[in-house]
Amino acid sequence: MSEFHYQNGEMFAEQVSLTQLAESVGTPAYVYSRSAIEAAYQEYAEPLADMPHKICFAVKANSNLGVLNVLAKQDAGFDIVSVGELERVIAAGGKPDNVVFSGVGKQDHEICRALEVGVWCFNIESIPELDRLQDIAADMGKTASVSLRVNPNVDAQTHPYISTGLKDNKFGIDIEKADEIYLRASRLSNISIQGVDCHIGSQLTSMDPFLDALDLLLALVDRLAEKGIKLSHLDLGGGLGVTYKNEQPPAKADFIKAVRERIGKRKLSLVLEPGRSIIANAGVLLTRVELLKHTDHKNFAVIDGAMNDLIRPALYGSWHAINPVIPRGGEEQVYDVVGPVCETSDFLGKERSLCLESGDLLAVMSAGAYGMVMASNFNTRGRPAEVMVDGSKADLVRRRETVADQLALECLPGEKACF
Ligand SMILES: Cc1ncc(COP(=O)(O)O)c(C=O)c1O
Ligand SMILES: N[C@@H](CCCC[NH3+])C(=O)O
Repeated sequence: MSEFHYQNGEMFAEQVSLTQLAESVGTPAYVYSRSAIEAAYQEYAEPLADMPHKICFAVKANSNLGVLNVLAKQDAGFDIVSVGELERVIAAGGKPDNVVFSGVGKQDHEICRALEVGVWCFNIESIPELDRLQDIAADMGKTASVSLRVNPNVDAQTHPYISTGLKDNKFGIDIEKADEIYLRASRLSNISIQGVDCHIGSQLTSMDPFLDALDLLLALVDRLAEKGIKLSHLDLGGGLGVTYKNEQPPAKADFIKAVRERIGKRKLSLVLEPGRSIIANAGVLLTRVELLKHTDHKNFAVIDGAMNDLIRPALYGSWHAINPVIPRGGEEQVYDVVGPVCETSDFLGKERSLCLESGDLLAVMSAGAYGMVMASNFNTRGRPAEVMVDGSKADLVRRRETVADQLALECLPGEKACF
């Protein structure tokens, strides 16, 4: 049974009534299920239990401290792309020595902080970045563990905005240049080469691109070994897709089985950086219908959630199921479910058959990944509250943002000179 299920005609998150929750914390609110997060994490951890591995949750998918804390307690590692994400991991009880630092543009102060706290590995994406890391590590008297993120030029067959493993994309080091850059890195005094990394994109629903990339990485590992550069881990990134509508991504166990077969007898530990496949289906966006607007052409359900709360439909045309918390069972009408923001792209769903009245609660499903992290204050809307449900308990893990929170950062001209 899904953690978000109907019980006596009402949607619950685990054993918590979403109606009661909405009354208590208001809407819109993100609601996460602890047991769904733990189960998704374990689907990775269990098939890897008998081999050296690290499952580094991609913090960019959901960086709420409550979510990170649940994963830290599962002994998860973390994949970060900024010092902000690093501080979140630490604040949530995660260990820096379980952290991989990814990203094409790590700044000096971010590298310093990461070296200071002792992150496990830097995933390096270019020669200037490698040289920058060498210089900073030398200044600090540290040695930085490094893996090179290679760009294998493999088509991930996903939305072009979230495809990262093609030559045209800004990510990684061209696989054809990788051998010489490894040799260069091996001569740097404060760099310790540990692994190889790639991440070809997000929301992949087929195994083939992963395996094509893996074959290229393994060939590189073998070539480097012949040149005396022995790698100890292979990081295949994240990217495994989830079901939003009718997609059928590979099961995590099948994915891991196929990867392990390819790795074979090589002495490599396996690192994965899953984001979406851990948290997407562990969260919903709970929102209330403000009013129903019927025109000659369309019916609109205007809700209190909007593109600033969940931008995926506006940005990628993504589809999220939208389910009533208490289904009415009457005649359905076709609605565009839209927010109050002044943009035509402000919709969370188009042409949905629903039986609605104003005041009804709706759950926008599969909203745990790339939801709150991409929320903005567009139209000076406060970002939603976030709640972590655990059995019959519900904890507020982020309070709703107020207008005062937003105004607090700003001044009138003349109040604060820059120099
Ligand atoms: C370097 C890196 N690792 C991991 C991820 C997580 O990807 P996903 O959420 O698709 O698992 C991303 C995002 O696409 C990424 O850029
Ligand atoms: N933001 C994207 C995923 C980006 C992955 C980042 N590397 C989404 O909502 O699907």
